[in-house]
Amino acid sequence: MDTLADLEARAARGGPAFGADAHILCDNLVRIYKTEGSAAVEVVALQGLDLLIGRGELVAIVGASGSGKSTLLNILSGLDVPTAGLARVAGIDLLSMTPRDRLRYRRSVVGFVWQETARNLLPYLTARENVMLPMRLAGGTSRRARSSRTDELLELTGMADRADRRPGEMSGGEQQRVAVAVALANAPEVVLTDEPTGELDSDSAETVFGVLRHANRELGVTTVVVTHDPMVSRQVDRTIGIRDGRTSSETLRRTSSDGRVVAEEYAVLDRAGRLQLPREFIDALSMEHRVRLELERDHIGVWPSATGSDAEDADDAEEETNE
Ligand SMILES: Nc1ncnc2c1ncn2[C@@H]1O[C@H](COP(=O)(O)OP(=O)(O)OP(=O)(O)O)[C@@H](O)[C@H]1O
Repeated sequence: MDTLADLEARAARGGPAFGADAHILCDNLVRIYKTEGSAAVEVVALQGLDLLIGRGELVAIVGASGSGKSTLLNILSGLDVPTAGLARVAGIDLLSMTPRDRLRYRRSVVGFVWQETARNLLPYLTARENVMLPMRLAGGTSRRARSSRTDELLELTGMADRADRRPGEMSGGEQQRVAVAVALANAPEVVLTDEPTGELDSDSAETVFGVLRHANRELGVTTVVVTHDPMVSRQVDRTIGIRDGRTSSETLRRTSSDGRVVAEEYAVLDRAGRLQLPREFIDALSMEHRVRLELERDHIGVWPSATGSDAEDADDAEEETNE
């Protein structure tokens, strides 16, 4: 029988842990909301979600309403705590943070841009004062350093000539560009954005997303964009689809040798071997309850479970094999 030392030695030989070098890692993440009241109901918003995002990546997260995107983003931004599982961002375990760690995390490790422009900026401060504020709250920088970083960020987001305007004197797109500068103020490792282009017309949306992409490339900041906007999801290298609280699909884009952008969609296979078949595939073949799998040399076939005469044929085949 194996001793504890044998088991430990075998575990040590098992190679790097899941997502060891990921910048954002979610492993079997679960979030259950319990509603108050006489008929208490539990809503499972995330049900074992796995996610790996590398340092410096720009990814879009898409999914139907209610699939769990905002729940995921609230957890990654340190606003909410998961019920179970593992969530780690820039090496920080989000389940074991003290209130003090959480404050530091939200000030300096992650930056956010929300959909509602009013949530990103203080209305009575100018663009320049809004960008300076997070640096003043975090402390540890001189007035001169804060001022020169503010200039750089307003330049990077194309808002240098609006520096002295208050939010009410700017368009929605301009406010979101300033919001990107605010999110970047304390040089975060990760920027999280929830529908940053949701309230904008298509030209402004393109400009704001262009600023996020530029910041991602120039500063190497890992960027996650939750979006319903096809313009955004078409322009990132990786789009992650969430369905029913789990990552279900990924679309990878690459530029082919002749300069065309090629998009390939994959189903996500989780660590337990589970995958979600696309709803339209299931409906097209009226699959339900169970499917038949067959391992081929280079792929796995999935068939609807046999019914009626098919089932009888299958029973005959089984009987023959048993004889
Ligand atoms: N505070 C809460 N209390 C109870 N249930 C909640 C709460 N927040 C979210 N939910 C439920 O959790 C599930 C996931 O919600 P979530 O807001 O994460 O979805 P979403 O994908 O962001 O949707 P949308 O695209 O509409 O913003 C939904 O069923 C929602 O009703």
